[in-house]
Amino acid sequence: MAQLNFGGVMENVVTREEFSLEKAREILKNETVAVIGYGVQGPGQALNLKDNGVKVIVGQRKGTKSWDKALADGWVENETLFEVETACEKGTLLMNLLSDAGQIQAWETMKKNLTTGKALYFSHGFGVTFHEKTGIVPPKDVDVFLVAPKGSGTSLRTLFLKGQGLNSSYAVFQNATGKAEEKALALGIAIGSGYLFETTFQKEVYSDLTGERGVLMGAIAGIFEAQYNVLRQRGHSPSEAFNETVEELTQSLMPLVAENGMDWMFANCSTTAQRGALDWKGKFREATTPVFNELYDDVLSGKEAAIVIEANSKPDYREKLNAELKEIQQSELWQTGMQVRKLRPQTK
Ligand SMILES: NC(=O)c1ccc[n+]([C@@H]2O[C@H](COP(=O)([O-])OP(=O)(O)OC[C@H]3O[C@@H](n4cnc5c(N)ncnc54)[C@H](O)[C@@H]3O)[C@@H](O)[C@H]2O)c1
Ligand SMILES: CC(C)(O)[C@@H](O)C(=O)O
Ligand SMILES: [Mg+2]
Ligand SMILES: [Mg+2]
Repeated sequence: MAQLNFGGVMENVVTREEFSLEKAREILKNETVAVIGYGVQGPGQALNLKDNGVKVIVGQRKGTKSWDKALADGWVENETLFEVETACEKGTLLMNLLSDAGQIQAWETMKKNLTTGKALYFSHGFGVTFHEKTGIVPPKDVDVFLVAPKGSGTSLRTLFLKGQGLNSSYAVFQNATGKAEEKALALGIAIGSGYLFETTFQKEVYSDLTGERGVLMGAIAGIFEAQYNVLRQRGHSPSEAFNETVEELTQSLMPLVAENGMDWMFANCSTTAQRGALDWKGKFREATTPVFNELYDDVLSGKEAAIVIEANSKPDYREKLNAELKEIQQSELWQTGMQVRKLRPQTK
């Protein structure tokens, strides 16, 4: 394991160079990896594993859209695609990629198939960390670990197909066989992770829930709406408000940040933009710090987990979610976005 320096702090990182795909295949050669759940992460991880030469079967409820997707992706009923319970029986290494709420309902089925020496894998610390709410307490005689890709399952697959990868964090919760860590790392490499960052189940879930509610999704969506609305109320056209809020960010400035960092993006903008952005950065930081602290407190206390579990257990959950997403899609902001996207020079 490499010790790398992150801005002065040393951390453990596993690299593809030291933990090769050949080594991963050797560790997994006698395993039947059962990917349980074929939603967003399931397809990405299962297909990457299969393409990397690992023996994989998929477990998914028959009669669902995800089952049909699995068939369309080439999994074969009763050969490599089974009902959840059958896949749990057949698998030696169970990858629990059901939705976090679905994991609660399917837990008894999974638990009874976790016989001595098998392994249980997650891509999130949610179920185990919030066990008082989820009831997910793994049997003591199985290995339990996680590999959490830091991105969508969709990107995990598309980047893999381009010969690139996403990075993931990994953690061992229970080491019953003495081989939990090597199995976690082997799976991490075989699902297509480039580098693997060491963490714990708790740290993974607390940071992940904060990130997606915060800067990655919730905060960015809220801040887009706030700026767009102000520009519109002050008499700007929809295209102007959208271009100055979203399009320039995703198409020009964030790719510069991704390439070389925030300072480099600043250095490639005008002195006028630099002066103003440097002055306003602090105001935005001060205004949002209390909100981020409130968010972290709600994650830590389990309040956010309780909200997710409660919302997902309602029978009309999917309908309500679709209605909320439709409202975003139909808003002037995102309708404008659809129009602006069509005008990108490269899509013409
Ligand atoms: N979505 C992502 O890109 C992403 C990224 C990193 C980590 N994760 C984690 O990976 C795991 C899987 O997430 P996802 O977004 O792929 O899940 P998802 O919401 O797409 O659901 C996966 C599957 O679970 C099945 N399911 C739901 N309830 C069920 C039940 N009661 N019984 C049987 N099947 C049921 C659904 O049919 C669906 O196909 C979660 O722990 C999530 O936090 C997801
Ligand atoms: C892709 C994300 C947001 O990183 C993941 O955490 C999720 O829950 O989907
Ligand atoms: Mg998440
Ligand atoms: Mg995440």
